Amino acid sequence: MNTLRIAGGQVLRPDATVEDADVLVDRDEGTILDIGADLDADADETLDAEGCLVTPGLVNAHCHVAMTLLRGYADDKPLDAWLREDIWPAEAALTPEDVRAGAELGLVEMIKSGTTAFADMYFHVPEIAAAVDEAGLRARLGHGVVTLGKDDADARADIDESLDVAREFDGAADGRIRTAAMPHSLTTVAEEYLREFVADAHAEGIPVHYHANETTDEVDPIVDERGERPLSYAKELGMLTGDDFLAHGVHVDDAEIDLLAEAGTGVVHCPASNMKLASGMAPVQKLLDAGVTVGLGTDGAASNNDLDMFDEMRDAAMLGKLAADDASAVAAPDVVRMATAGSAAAVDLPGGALEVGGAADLAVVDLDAPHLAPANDLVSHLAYAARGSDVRHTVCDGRVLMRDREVLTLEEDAAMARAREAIASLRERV
Ligand SMILES: N[C@@H](CCSC[C@H]1O[C@@H](n2cnc3c(=O)[nH]cnc32)[C@H](O)[C@@H]1O)C(=O)O
Ligand SMILES: [Zn+2]
Repeated sequence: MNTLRIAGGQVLRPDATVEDADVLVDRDEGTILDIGADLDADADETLDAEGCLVTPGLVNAHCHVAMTLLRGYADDKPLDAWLREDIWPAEAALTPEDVRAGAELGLVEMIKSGTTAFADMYFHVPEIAAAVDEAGLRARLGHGVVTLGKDDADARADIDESLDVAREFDGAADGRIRTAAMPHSLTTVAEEYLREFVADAHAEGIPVHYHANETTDEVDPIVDERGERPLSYAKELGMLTGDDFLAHGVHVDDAEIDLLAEAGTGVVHCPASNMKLASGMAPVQKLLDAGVTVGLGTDGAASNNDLDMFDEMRDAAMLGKLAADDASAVAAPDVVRMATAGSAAAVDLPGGALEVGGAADLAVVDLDAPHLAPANDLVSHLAYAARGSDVRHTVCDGRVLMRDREVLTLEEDAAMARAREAIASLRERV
């Protein structure tokens, strides 16, 4: 057996307690063999975790990873104008090579900040899948579909591509890649298409992921035209099952929260994007109280503007308190759970907890920094004080992706250089 030992650290357990322990990993199986004191000193490889906190790898449950290319490309606008005036015209000019460059840059950023799994909606998905395969992370990938403004043939081709991608890449990268069908949202895909698309996906056991209730501009037209709330419409369309998950859920009323809880549909909270686009404040504590599965995501780097899940935890805690008008709302253990087990459950990928027999997906956070001293409460530090740059080692599926802050699976400098070239050429074209 080929083993990896993460030695001498403190380990965050699923019940949010912290214990002094080593973690022993079966690298062939990609699973955790043991957690405890003084484990196998003869392991094939050892990662030093002295003075560090070993946490589950963070799970970024909603992203558009290739959008790192558009980081800082257009800011300070509301969602609709931002997409139509800036982002969609730029995306129309993106080549498969551009998407590959953006994805690799984003994956480097994720590995460096302790993220080991993510869910992603974009296009040119084969390029993203190839980058994920190389990078060593886990992902649930899909091709995003918009039918608005397209003729029937183009709309159907977009849907077919989404289903084809979901079929072809499920189980790729040694099983680390899973897929979903991804209608962009309830307003950008017309009902006639949505109904059939969702039914076709579910008939093949493919889950559905989409944006919903992100802004009032997206909710009001559905209420006006249909006389019902968006998530009641989604339920009618069959896209509110326990396998499906939606991004945002900012403007949801109590009845919609009940629908989500009953169905077991995951909600991915994206606080930074919601603040930056002034979309609104999701009622996260209410969702948690109702028993909804809540995950955490950065959304794309163009609306964040980074992929750092530590930032996201802090934002989720801060915004959750403001939304609830209650400082005890969305507490530190809640956001840590959202970024780990909650996200993993929402997108249905392994990981999110350090337990024997579970996936060996973890991040080792260096606590030896002024902003993390003294160590009064390490869960509090994770939620409020730690940064992505505090991550020292990252492991996914038993493989070391970053050791002592050096990314091993991708070339960091080359990824930055390719992204710079890609955006320079894109700016000339758009
Ligand atoms: N096939 C579609 C692309 C959809 S991919 C997913 C899309 O979601 C967009 N996006 C990024 N962030 C958000 C958000 O917060 N809300 C809605 N859409 C977003 C992103 O720019 C990308 O165009 C087409 O032909 O346009
Ligand atoms: Zn999004």
